Amino acid sequence: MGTRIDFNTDPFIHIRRELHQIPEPGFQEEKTQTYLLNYIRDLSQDHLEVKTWRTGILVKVHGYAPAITVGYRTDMDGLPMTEETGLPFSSSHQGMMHACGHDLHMSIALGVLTYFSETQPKDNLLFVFQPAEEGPGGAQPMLETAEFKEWKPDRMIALHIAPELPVGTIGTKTGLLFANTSELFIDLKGKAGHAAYPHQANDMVVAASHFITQLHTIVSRNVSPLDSAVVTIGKISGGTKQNIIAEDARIEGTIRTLSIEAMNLVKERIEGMAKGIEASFDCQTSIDYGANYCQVFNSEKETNDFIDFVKGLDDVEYYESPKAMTGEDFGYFLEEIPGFMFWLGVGSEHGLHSSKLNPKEEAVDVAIKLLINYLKR
Ligand SMILES: CC(=O)N[C@@H](CCC[C@H](N)C(=O)O)C(=O)O
Repeated sequence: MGTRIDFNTDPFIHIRRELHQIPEPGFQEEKTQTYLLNYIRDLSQDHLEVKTWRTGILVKVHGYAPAITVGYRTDMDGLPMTEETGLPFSSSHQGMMHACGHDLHMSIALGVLTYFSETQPKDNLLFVFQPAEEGPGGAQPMLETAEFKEWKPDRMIALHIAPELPVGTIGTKTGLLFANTSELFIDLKGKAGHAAYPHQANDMVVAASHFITQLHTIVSRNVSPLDSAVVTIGKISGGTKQNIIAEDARIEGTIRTLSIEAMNLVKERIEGMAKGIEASFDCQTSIDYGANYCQVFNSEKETNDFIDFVKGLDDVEYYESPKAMTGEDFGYFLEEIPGFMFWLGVGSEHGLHSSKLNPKEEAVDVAIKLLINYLKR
C-alpha cells in the first residue's frame, strides 16, 4: 500500500512560501493568524467550525459518524534570527525567520484540513494552530481554555520536520521522544568603573565569564554519566563600552534533561554556583527559568498503531528515532491526551535553528498524503 491519493498538494508549497515570508514571535503571530483565517474561511464551511484563541486557531471538522475526535496540532511562531538562505521567498520580517519548520507544519495542516473540508471524515477532527512553541509556550495555556476543553480531542498527533532525515522518511518511537526543557536567564549586577581603575569596580563581564565556565561543569561533573542533560548558553550580553567596567551582564540559555530529577539537580547546582559567584565577585545575581516544557512522551498503543501503518506503506520509510534533547510544548497535550509526535524527513544540509535551514519542499506532499491516509482509515 502507498500514500497515493488524488489530491493536488502543489498549492501548499506556495502557501508554505508565503508563510515563510512572515515569521513572527510567539503570541505575536497576527499576520500569520490572519493569513490562516483568510484561507480557512474560503474552504467549504459545510462541516467546519472555527474558533480563535489569542493568536491561535481551532478548527473542528465534524465527522459523518463520529466515535472519537482526533486532534492534529501545528505550531505557528518563528525565531528571532536573520535568514541566510538566499531563497527568493526569504523572510520579509527583519531579524525573524521560520528556522524550525513551522511554515511547513502550518502548510501541511492546511493541506490535510482542505482535504477533509471537501471529503467529510467519519470521526471528528480538530486542527489546532498553536502559537508560541519556541517560547513562552502556547500549548499549556491553550489546554486550559474553555474553547479547547469544549472540543477536547481523544487523540493528539503532531509532526516536526527532521533536516537530517531524507524526504520520504518518517521517524518516531513509543515512550520518551523529546526532553524536559527549561529556559535560563541569569542577571548579574556589580559596580561600574573606569577601565583603568579595576580595583574600584566589580566587573560583571569577568563574573559572567567565570559563571559560564562553571555552568559547563554541571553536565560533566554533577549529572550521572548514565543520565543525559544539556546546559547550553546561547547568548551573553553586558557592559556599555570597551573602556568602562561592566556593571551588568546577562546570560541566556536552556537546560534539557531526560528526567525531572536531573532537571532539579541542574537547577540546584546553578543556584549553588550563583551564590559562589556572588561571594567571589561581590555582586548580585538573579535567576529566571522562563518557560519550562515537559517531555514529549508518545503513548504506546497509538504510536504502535501509527508505526504499523507507516511500515505498511511502500512509498515511505520508517525510522526508529532515538530520543532527542529538543523540547516541544506538544508534550503538554500528550500529558492529558494519548497520541504521538513524529519526525518528517526534509533532507536539509543545515539543521533546525540554523539561519540556512532549507527543507526540501517535496516533504509537504509526503506529509499531507500520509496524514490524509492515516486519518481516513
Ligand atoms: C523543536 C525545537 O527546536 N524546539 C525548541 C523548543 C524551545 C523551548 C524553549 N524556548 C527553550 O529554549 O528551552 C528547542 O529549542 O528545542
